[in-house]
Amino acid sequence: MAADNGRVVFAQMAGRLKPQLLSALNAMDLTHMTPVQEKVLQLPTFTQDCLVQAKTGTGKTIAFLLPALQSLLSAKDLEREFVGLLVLAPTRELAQQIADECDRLTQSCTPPLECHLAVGGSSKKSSLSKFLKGKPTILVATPGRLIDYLSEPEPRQRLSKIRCLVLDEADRMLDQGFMPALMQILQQIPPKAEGKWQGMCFSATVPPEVDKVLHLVLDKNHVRISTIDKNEAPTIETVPQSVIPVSSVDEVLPTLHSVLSCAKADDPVLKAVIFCPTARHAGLLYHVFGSTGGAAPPRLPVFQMQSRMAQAARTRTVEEFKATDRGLLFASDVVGRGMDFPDINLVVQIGVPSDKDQYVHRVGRTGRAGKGGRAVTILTPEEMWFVRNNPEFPIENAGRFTHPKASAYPSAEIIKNALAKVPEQTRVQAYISNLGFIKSLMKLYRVDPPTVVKLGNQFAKSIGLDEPPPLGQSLVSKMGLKGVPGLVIEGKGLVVGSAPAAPAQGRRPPPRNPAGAAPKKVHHHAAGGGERSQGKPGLGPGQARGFSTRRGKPTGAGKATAGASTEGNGGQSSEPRPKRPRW
Ligand SMILES: Nc1ncnc2c1ncn2[C@@H]1O[C@H](COP(=O)(O)OP(=O)(O)OP(=O)(O)O)[C@@H](O)[C@H]1O
Repeated sequence: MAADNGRVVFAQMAGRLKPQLLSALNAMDLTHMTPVQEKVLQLPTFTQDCLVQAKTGTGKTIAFLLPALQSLLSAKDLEREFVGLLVLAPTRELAQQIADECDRLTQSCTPPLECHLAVGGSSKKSSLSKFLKGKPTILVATPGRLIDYLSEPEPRQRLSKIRCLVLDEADRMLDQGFMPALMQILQQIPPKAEGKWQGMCFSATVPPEVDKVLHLVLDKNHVRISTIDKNEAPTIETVPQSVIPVSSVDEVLPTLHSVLSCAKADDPVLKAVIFCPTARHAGLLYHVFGSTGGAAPPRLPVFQMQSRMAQAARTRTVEEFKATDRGLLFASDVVGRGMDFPDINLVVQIGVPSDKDQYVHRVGRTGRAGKGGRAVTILTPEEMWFVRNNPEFPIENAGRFTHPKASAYPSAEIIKNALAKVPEQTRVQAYISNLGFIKSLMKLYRVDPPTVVKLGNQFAKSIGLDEPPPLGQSLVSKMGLKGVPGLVIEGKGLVVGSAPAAPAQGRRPPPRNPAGAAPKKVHHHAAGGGERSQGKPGLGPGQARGFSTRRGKPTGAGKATAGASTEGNGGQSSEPRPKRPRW
């Protein structure tokens, strides 16, 4: 295949790709293939089952769409009112992004190839009615909403002639969290065994466990393609990675403040994503740095993106953060995979990711399409195991970080003042979610439940909660922390035991208990709302009902981020939950 500067040009595919696809690529200003696109397009047949691994931001979306679209366009017996290409993605935003890319690639097709979207959070009635009235040759879906579709005979019928099934973020779609949903879907579409459809799996990470379940979607003769050398780091090479170790959790937010202030001073067009361990934690930092606490460097818009937000706010935030040339996005893992926000130059991770693959995907939000960027992780001593356990990542220890002009940027004071302005309930929710997060990774932290509670209490103190907030007994049981010393139980008080409870300043030390004695509860006088802290789910602005355009794009304008309180809005997703609880 002829190459230009070592990279093959799409124009060389004339004859193998339809002129409509080539002209769309041209209109998109895409002239040269990325390595993964080159390898996939070199396959002898485009209908081959394949497992494809390539680094983040290297154009995998086009790598699966081009052969799939080519197959549809060249099929003589294509019935456009039946779904021929089904793409499954783990999040609504990623599904929308894939559908948008698909629309761009089919822009020159006449008659047009319709690409429909089936995702939770938008009105099922309206998208399903469009699906049934239209010619949905392509469907991009999240599993939960697709299962909804498949539960009705008419849409199920429209999915009975699938020619190609693509799993984007395949390792995620095939993990324990999504597996029950995927199995349900596979039972409702024609069986793979009959060889009726092609399977394609794409991801930047392919952990060995995936092998055990690949047979569900790929035949045994599938091709494996990887553009990543076995000895190479799985992260993108244009992104230097570093860790900033802090001496205690109290230093995390001041350090983050210093990092962001310095980065902004170096690069006024700073566009950063700050990943937090949980949705509530992201919500808290949005308040601290956004309009409530105002700790962000000047002239830097602040956004949040987390699973507890209403779908309309999520959609608007994605659109705005894609469009902006600068800003801070405080995010949970809802945008950890696949999302293509242009020109992000900094990724910061607060604490450890849920696993090493998630680290790769988070880092991969920068350095996309050959661009530069950098990734920084801020870890407490208790979290440094992540770096030790994963030597394959080229993470440089940057040492403690303080602002070179510390007197002009008193980060600790700025954060303290900002935290004081954040509603207590937001901080309490962040404490609860943090506790649940540490508990879920207890084995990796190598700590026992009392230490989990101790770390949680230290976190509470670091966000300005002088005493550990009281928790409802049922929540504590759900977390598997019943009777653990150091917790405060609503209506009952502090659980005391032989194990260490966090020394909280300004609080009476718990009465001593003889070593080895069973924990007992003492009445805790501070009033508080363990139940209250869990928050009542409420409808955010424009949630679900505000959708009326194609694919659930919101009709309402307005800034999604400024001041919009989107906390406590969980439970509106029809997507399956990962196994790990969503704290
Ligand atoms: N041939 C190409 N030339 C230049 N840019 C491209 C090319 N193909 C894709 N891109 C652009 O590269 C960016 C990343 O592409 P894409 O989102 O498909 O990456 P990905 O490999 O799927 O990443 P992730 O693993 O994070 O999901 C997009 O903005 C896309 O438009």
